Amino acid sequence: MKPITINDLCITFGAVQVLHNISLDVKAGECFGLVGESGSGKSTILRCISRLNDSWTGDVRIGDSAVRDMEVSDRCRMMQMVFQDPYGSLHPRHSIRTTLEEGLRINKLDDREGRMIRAMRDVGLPVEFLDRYPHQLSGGQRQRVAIARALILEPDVLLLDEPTSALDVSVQAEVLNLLVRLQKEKGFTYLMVSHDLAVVDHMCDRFAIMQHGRVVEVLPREAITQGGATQTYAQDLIGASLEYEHAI
Ligand SMILES: Nc1ncnc2c1ncn2[C@@H]1O[C@H](COP(=O)(O)OP(=O)(O)OP(=O)(O)O)[C@@H](O)[C@H]1O
Repeated sequence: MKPITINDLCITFGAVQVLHNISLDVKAGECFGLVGESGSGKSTILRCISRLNDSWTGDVRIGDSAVRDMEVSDRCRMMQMVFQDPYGSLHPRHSIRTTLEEGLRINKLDDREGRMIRAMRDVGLPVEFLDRYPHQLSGGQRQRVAIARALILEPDVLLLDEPTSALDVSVQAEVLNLLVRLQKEKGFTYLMVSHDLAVVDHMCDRFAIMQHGRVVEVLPREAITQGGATQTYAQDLIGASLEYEHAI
């Protein structure tokens, strides 16, 4: 288990500054949520940490190691990302076996077959599915494969970018429960982007509310149902989400 420490993270695309001096501490083994309106910079934070975006300034550490100084292979072993879209994140012409084996081969891990079988079991998929292709799986099953691909490298940190929002509501709950169980069993640190405060309430210990590339407030999960936000924008966002839940 390792903490994530973000200090003064800034990024500018063209003339537009998208992240403004983001500082966050995610504790080892914690599930920390990022919420806020569309375009507020949530996914960009994950993309900076994983270095999919690389033109940022500031300091990001996993444990004591600065992500900028890590070799690619060390970084991949330490953190993995699960994307929103299980359709787009798997190669359509690679079998599940090829998809899972790739990371093991690149990272020179032994006992590949054993690791793949354990990963499939961990995410609740039949081992025979190793020989299927993405189009032969449902959306929820594909997202389970994406999670298996992330956890097979035994990372400390999982970056989750709206991991269930592309899924049917019934499947969403299954995948969220899977993530909760895996975190308990394996002690991952999660940093998770979500639009949905009900998901944050189910999963997260704490969460940050973002607006226009800034952190407005960091709150404990209880603030969603019991109040406690001090910033007007945070109060409004939580209030609007509760009203919406009561209305449906
Ligand atoms: N590579 C890029 N080049 C230019 N602009 C970008 C790039 N990546 C993100 N942006 C812009 O940065 C802003 C923040 O985007 P980001 O995807 O982080 O928002 P978000 O809070 O995750 O939104 P959503 O909830 O809609 O996914 C947006 O205005 C987006 O258009």
